[in-house]
Amino acid sequence: MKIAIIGCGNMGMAFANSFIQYNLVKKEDLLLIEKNKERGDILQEQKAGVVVDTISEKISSVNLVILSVKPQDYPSVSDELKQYLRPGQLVLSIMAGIPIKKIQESLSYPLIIRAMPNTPALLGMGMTAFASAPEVGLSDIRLAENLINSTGRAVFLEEESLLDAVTGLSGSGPAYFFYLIKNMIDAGIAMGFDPSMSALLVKQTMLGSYHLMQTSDKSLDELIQAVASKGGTTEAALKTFGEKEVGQGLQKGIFAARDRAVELAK
Ligand SMILES: NC(=O)C1=CN([C@@H]2O[C@H](COP(=O)(O)OP(=O)(O)OC[C@H]3O[C@@H](n4cnc5c(N)ncnc54)[C@H](OP(=O)(O)O)[C@@H]3O)[C@@H](O)[C@H]2O)C=CC1
Ligand SMILES: O=C(O)[C@@H]1CCC=N1
Repeated sequence: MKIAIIGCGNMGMAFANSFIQYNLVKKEDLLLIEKNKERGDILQEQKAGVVVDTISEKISSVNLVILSVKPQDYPSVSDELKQYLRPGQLVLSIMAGIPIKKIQESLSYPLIIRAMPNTPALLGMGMTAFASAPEVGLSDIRLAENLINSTGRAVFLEEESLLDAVTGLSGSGPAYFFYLIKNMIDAGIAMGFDPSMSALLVKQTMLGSYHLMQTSDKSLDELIQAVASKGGTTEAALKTFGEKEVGQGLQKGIFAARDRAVELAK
C-alpha cells in the first residue's frame, strides 16, 4: 500500500501518524507533499515519510491520494494533481465543503471518497463520517473505512449532503468543547481561583461527567435534573443560560459552521 498526502498540516498528519502506528503503510511508502517550508523541514527532521514540496509524477505510483489542504488552496492542487492521476487510484478528500462532484470535475477523475474527521484523530479517538462517489467499488470503500478506523470511529453516509452537517457538528465540535471549558475556567478565575486550580476543577468535572453520561441509563435531561436540586444553585445557572439563550446560541453556531461548509464549496 502506497499513500500520498497533499497538505500535511494538523489533519493530514493526524491521518499519516495513525496509518504508521497501525502499520497500514510503511514510512518509505508514505509520500508527504507539503508546500510550507517550515512544516516540510519539521517533517523531514521527524523522518515522518518521504517529504516533498510539490506534486509530481511520484504521485502516479501510489494507491491512495489524500487531499488535506484547506478548501481555499484546492484549485491550485487540482490543476497540478489531475495530470498525474492514473486509473485505479483512490482519492480521499477530507476538505470541508467541497462536494464529490466538484472534485470529480476538477480532477476529471471518478474514484473519490469524501470524509470529515476531527482532531481527536490525533489520539486515535476521532469521529469521521464519509461518503463515496457511486463509481467507487465496495473494496475501495472498505479500504478507506479500514484506514479511517485507525484514526477512531468511522461511519458511512449514503447521503453525501449530510457531510456539511457533520462538519458543523463533529468536525468543528472539538473547538466547541474547548470553548465551553475555557469559559468555565475563566469563570473560576473570575471567582478567585488561580488558573491551574480552576482548570483542575473544570477538566475533572468534564471528564467525570462524560463517563457518567456514557455509563448511565438516564437521559441527558434526567442527568441535568439529578444535578439541579429544586431551588438550588444549578437551577440558578440553568435559568440564566435560558435567559441568555445559551443553548440556542450554541445551536445557531453549529448551523453557521454547516452553512460555511456549504459556502466553501462555491
Ligand atoms: N483542523 C481540523 O480540525 C479539521 C480540518 N479538516 C479539513 O482538513 C483540511 C486541512 O486542515 P488543517 O490540517 O487544519 O490545515 P493546515 O493548514 O494545518 O494544513 C494544510 C497544509 O497544507 C499546506 N498546503 C497548502 N497548499 C498546498 C499545496 N499545494 N501542496 C501541498 N501542501 C499545501 C498548507 O501550507 P500553508 O500553511 O503554507 O498554506 C498547510 O501546511 C482542510 O480542508 C479542513 O477543512 C477536516 C476536519 C477537521
Ligand atoms: O474549521 C474548519 O474549516 C475545519 C473543518 C472542520 C474543522 N476544521
